Order: sequence, then C-alpha cells, then structure tokens
Amino acid sequence: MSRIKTTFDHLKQQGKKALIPYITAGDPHPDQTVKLLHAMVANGADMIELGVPFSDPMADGPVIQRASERALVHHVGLSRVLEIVREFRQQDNVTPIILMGYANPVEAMGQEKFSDRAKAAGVDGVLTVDYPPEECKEFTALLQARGIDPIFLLSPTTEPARVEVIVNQASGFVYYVSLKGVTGAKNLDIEEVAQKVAEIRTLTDLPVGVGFGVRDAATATAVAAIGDAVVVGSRMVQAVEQSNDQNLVDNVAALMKELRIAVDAA
Ligand SMILES: O=P(O)(O)OC[C@@H](O)[C@@H](O)c1c[nH]c2ccccc12
Repeated sequence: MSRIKTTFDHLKQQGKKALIPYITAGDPHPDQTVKLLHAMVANGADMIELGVPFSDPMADGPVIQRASERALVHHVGLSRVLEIVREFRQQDNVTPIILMGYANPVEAMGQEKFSDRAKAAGVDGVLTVDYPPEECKEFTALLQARGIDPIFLLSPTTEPARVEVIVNQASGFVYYVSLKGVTGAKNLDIEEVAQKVAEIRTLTDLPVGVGFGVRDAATATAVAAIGDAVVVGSRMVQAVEQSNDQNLVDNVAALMKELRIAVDAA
C-alpha cells in the first residue's frame, strides 16, 4: 500500500486531519532541506509537499518565486531534489513526500527516467502543475505503475464533468485549490470551499486536500474541518525567508507546532 494511503487511513482511525507543509527544496540552501524536512515531521507534519525549483514558476506568487530563486542560486535542479529525498528516506521511511513542480524539468529528464528515479529515491506523489490531466495519461500510467500517486489540482472553476475525469485519473488524494490566482493569495472564502469540497466528495472517495491561502491558525482550523488535508505553502516559505542560519530550524518547527494544534482543533 502507498505511504499516502497508509497515512490517510491512519489519520482517519484517529479522527485527525492531515497537515501538509510545502517548502521549496534547496531554499535557503540545499544542505538545509533534509534537516528542515525532519524538523517539520517531528513537529506535526503528516506529509510534505516538496517544491522543485523552477525559473518560471507561473502558478506561484512572489513568496514562493523568491524561494525558487534562492534555490537556483545553488543550482538545485530535479536531480538534486531527488538526492535530497533519498537522503531524507534514510531516516524516515514513513512520511509521504509529494514532489511539486513544473513539467519542463520532467520533460528534460524524460518522463520514464524521472519516474524510475523518483521511485528509487522514495517519492510518493507527484504534482505537475502545468500538465493538463487530460494530456498526461502516459505520465500518469508511468507513475502509477511504480506505485507513485499522481496528484491533480481542482479549482473553484473546475466544472463537475471535468472533476469527474480528473478524479478518475488521480490516486492518493485530490488537491482542491481554494482560490483563483497564484500561491500566497489571501482571503479564502470558507463557505465556498465547503460547498465545492462537498461537491467533489459526491464524485470521488479519494481524500480531498485543500490549499492556497492558509496562512494562519484560524484558517487552518476552518479548512481542516472541511477537507481531509490542509496544505500550507507560502506561510512556511515566509518563515524560511525571515530566518537566519541560527534560527531557521527553530522558526520552522515553531510554526509547524502552531499549525498542528490548529488542525487538531477542527
Ligand atoms: O502558498 P499557499 O497559498 O499556502 O498555497 C499552497 C501552495 O503554496 C503549495 O501547495 C504549492 C506551491 N506551488 C504550487 C503551485 C501550484 C499549486 C500548489 C502549489
């Protein structure tokens, strides 16, 4: 069974929702990423969404764009990210890692080679923002043949008919993007999220993760009451950005703890 499914099943038995922090691999420096991943797990992360730095991250707002820039200064590309996952796996064989990235680096490596290397490194899920689900059936098949879950985004404007097509291709969970626009946006409408997630649940039994715009404890609690998982990206990356070498791990750990309490309060 996949680590993602095992994790969701486990949480369900405990009556808990999943907390999924996002950070960009290699930010602020590639030598710090594995340490940050373990610190997030030790302080309440159930799974981790790990971003592959990219020069033109069009789905990302300024905070996560800057994270990519910081990582690219150190030439952190897809191969290095996979090495980071492999290193993380030496001490954690339980926590799912979802790679989040853009199609370009995957294409450059080749879909099949990427799928093999991701599997070997210990990747559990892959979210490729700019592959339209309808056009990446082969890639989806390559991933699933290796037990890696393809994660797809559903947005407020995804029509039910298309939701159905997408969820039938997905495994692990589906990711509901609670806002139009880029990562790091504000003012999420809880009522709208609840309504849309309820609609998605009529079309699939997969767990529904919710992300975009969760930047404080109160929002995390509200979103955890609706979805099966809460994704927090820009707020995590902001904590990285505002830290120095001395307090980086402590600051990220403290934020993680606060979000864990908020999610468990749902
Ligand atoms: O930053 P936010 O608003 O907390 O949203 C999560 C998000 O950052 C993370 O899931 C993510 C980072 N880059 C993405 C690109 C597309 C979809 C999702 C993402």
